[in-house]
Amino acid sequence: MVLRNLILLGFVIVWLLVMIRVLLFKTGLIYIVKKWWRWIEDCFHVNQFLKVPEYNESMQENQLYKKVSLYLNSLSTLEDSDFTNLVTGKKPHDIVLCLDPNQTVEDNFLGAVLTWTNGDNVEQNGCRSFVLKVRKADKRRILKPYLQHIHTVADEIEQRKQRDLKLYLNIKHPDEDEDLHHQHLHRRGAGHVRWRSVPFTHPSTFDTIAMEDDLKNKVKSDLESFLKAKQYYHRLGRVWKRSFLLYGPSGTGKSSFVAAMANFLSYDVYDIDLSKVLNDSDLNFLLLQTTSKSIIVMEDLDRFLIEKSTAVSLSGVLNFMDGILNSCCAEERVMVFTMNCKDHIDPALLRPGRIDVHIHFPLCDFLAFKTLANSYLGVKDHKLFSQVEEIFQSGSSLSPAEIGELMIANRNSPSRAIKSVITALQTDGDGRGVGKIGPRLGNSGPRKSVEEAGETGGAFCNETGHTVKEFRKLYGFLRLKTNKVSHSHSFDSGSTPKDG
Ligand SMILES: Nc1ncnc2c1ncn2[C@@H]1O[C@H](COP(=O)(O)OP(=O)(O)OP(=O)(O)O)[C@@H](O)[C@H]1O
Ligand SMILES: [Mg+2]
Repeated sequence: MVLRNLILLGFVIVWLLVMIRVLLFKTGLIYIVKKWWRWIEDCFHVNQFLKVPEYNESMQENQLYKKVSLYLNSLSTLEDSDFTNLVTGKKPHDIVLCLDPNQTVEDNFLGAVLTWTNGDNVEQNGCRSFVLKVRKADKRRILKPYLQHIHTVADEIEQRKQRDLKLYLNIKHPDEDEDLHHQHLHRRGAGHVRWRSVPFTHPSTFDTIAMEDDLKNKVKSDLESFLKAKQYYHRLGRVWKRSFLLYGPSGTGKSSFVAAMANFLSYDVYDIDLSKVLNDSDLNFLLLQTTSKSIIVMEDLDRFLIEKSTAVSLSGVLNFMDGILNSCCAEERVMVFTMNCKDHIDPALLRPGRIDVHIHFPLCDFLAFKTLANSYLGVKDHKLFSQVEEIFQSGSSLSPAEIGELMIANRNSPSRAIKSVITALQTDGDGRGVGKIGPRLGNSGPRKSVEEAGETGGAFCNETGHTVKEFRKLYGFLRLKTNKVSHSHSFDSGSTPKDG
């Protein structure tokens, strides 16, 4: 009898346990129980907290933060956390999970439970951070291998995915008042983040830019050899960076070329708007906040310096280009300066080291026109081409932007498009071509006249030939010279370093 009762009781207990289990899992109450259990466990353990801030004390990006972010967003436990952001991935149908501020995610490593919290950036002066909670009892055993594990996994993810490029724009300092600004700069811990980023999706590539093939290939191989030259630069005691000057009339493709360079190198772009820089030290501060593998662009530098429409002085720009601060910043960087004309610019600014490569962007010639006709209209040859060539030979020219616009407007009829280009060349383009100087088309902006095509490829050498010679002797330069004088792109390479 007692035995029967015991068996019955056993059945009832098992049935109850099964029911409780079903109830817990069906309703999700199991998560609450787990949470309580963890809380009780925590009460009997001493934890240590480790913070990974986005920026270090000098407001430079903390690479570990990036890696932790990549690692955490790849964790499968993210799916089980209470609150997660869903965002579209690279492909339109991809949906990716990513941590929200104040959200916590758990990770298991070598039998230890580790908890990560995504710190709230509002509470921390705009600086984001991750906080790792680890039991003191586990710390000695697992912390080192765990951090190593994060490095490895993040590197793998980075290699796997093609880098999502970013365009960074400098924003005005929140305190317009300079004194206040200085105080802030000195209180570095509470530093302000001065760059805002947006995804960089500019479609421009070297293939879409109408430019002499020879020149294009030289720029490409220059950039490729730069990428491989880390040891070479270090052996010379030089910072691993390369500077380009893109100069030429408006609408000749300078900005598009910067975008093409970024896409070619897979580098982020930092676009410095000089009108939003408070002073020289503010410019340095911006430079400090840039990361490696990036292109730093200063557009229309000639206009800012001539008009003095920026609070940054010439010496501020010179220091920015090759100052000591560059060596403290991230490496593997390309600096690009664009100008309409370099005639009135202090030669000190253009000397090798500050500017390594000068590239001239001329108005359209017949060859460039044919490239544009091919890409905009899909036309390789046309009966009107001979007429177009004649007009170009007579000295008329327009910018690729102007010709491109006419072609886009008439893209349904190549003949009409080419005729409209001919008409525009005969009227607007008169006298703007080879060897002549004339006013810019349109009257926007203060730039009165621009250097025109027809100038030989050695403009850079004429001005600073002596310095270049010395410079070449020192570092064994290989001069990349444009052979065809008729196309006046001037590509004068300061150096083409070979990696040792
Ligand atoms: N060489 C070129 N090849 C193909 N497209 C070009 C070229 N130059 C200009 N374009 C087209 O013209 C437009 C304007 O070009 P972009 O902004 O690059 O000129 P820019 O030289 O930077 O002018 P600005 O000096 O006024 O800033 C772009 O849409 C670009 O596609
Ligand atoms: Mg531009």
